Amino acid sequence: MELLTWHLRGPLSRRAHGAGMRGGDLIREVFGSESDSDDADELNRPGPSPPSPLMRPGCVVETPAGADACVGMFVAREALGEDARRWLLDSIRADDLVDFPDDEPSTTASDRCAPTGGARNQAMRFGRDHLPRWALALADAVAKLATRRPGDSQGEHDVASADHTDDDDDDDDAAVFPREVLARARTASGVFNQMIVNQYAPGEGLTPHVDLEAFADGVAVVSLRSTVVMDMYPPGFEPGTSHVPTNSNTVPVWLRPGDVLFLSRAARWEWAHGIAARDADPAEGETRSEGGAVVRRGCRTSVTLRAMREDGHELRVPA
Ligand SMILES: O=C(O)CCC(=O)C(=O)O
Ligand SMILES: [Fe+2]
Repeated sequence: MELLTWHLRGPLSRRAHGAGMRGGDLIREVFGSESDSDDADELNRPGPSPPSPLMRPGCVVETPAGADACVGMFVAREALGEDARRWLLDSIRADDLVDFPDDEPSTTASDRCAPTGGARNQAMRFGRDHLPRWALALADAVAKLATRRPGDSQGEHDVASADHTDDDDDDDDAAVFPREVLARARTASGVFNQMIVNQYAPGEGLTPHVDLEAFADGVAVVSLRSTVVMDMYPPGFEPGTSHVPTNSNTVPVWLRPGDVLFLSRAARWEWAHGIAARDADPAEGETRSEGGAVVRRGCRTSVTLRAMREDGHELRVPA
C-alpha cells in the first residue's frame, strides 16, 4: 500500500489535473488492465511493421549538458527518427491504450493540442507476456542502446554475453546500464518487462518522484512529440512534496521527440525526476529562472520501460 501510495503521488497524481480520478478507479484502471480478457487479442494484433533499423544509426547516447552530477542518467538523442516515431505512435493508437486528444498526432512538437479532460492518459502492462509486440520490439532496441558506451555512436557491447570474463569488469561500468541490468537480457524477464504509456497535454506535469523500489535498476523513457523539460532533483529531495519549486540544484533535461532517457545507478535510486505542470518550458539551454525565452508545450506521449524486481519486493495493491 505504501509503495503504491507513493507511486500514486508520483506519476499518476497529475491525473488530478484533468481527469479527477482517484483511489479505487485509478487502481482498477491501472492495475486491472493486465488481466483483461481482451489482452490476447491486443497482443496478437499484427499492427504496423517497425522500420528497420528501429534506432537511428549513428545516434549518440550522451550525458546531457550540465548533468555530470547525475550519475547514471544518459539521453540517446533522437534515437527514434521520424519513421520510428510514426510507427510507435501508430502502434499505440492501434492498440487503443490511451486517448489521443488530437486527431492526427504529429511526430514532432505540436501546439494543436487541447487538454485531455477526462481522457485515458495512462496505460500499464506488467510482464513480457503482456507486452504488445511493438513494446517488445521497442524494449529490445532500447536495451541494445543501453549496452553502448556514452559518446559512442555505434557498437553495441555484448557485456551480457555468456562468454564474458571478469577481466572485462572495469569496462562494464562504462556502459549506459550497469552489467547486472544488461545481464537480464539472458533471463526470461529480459532487460525490460513492464511498460507505461503516458499522455501529457500542455499544462500537465509529473510530480517529482523516485520510481518504486519494486522496479529494478535500469529505467528508460522514450519521449515522443512535444519537447519537455524533465527536472532531476538531487539526493535529499523529500518525495511526496507536492509542490517543489525548481531551484538551482535541479538539473533540467530537455527531452525532444525521439529521445530516450536512461536512468540507472544514483540517477534511478537517489535522484528524483519530475515534470513541472506548466504550458511552456524554458528554451533549450536557458538557465535563467525568469525572463528567459520559453517554448510552448504541445501534446507529449512517453513510453517508460522497466523491469519488476524479483527479490521479493512486491508491488502491493489494496484488495
Ligand atoms: O513520462 C515520462 O516522461 C516519465 C514517466 C515516469 O517517470 C514514470 O512513469 O515513472
Ligand atoms: Fe518515473
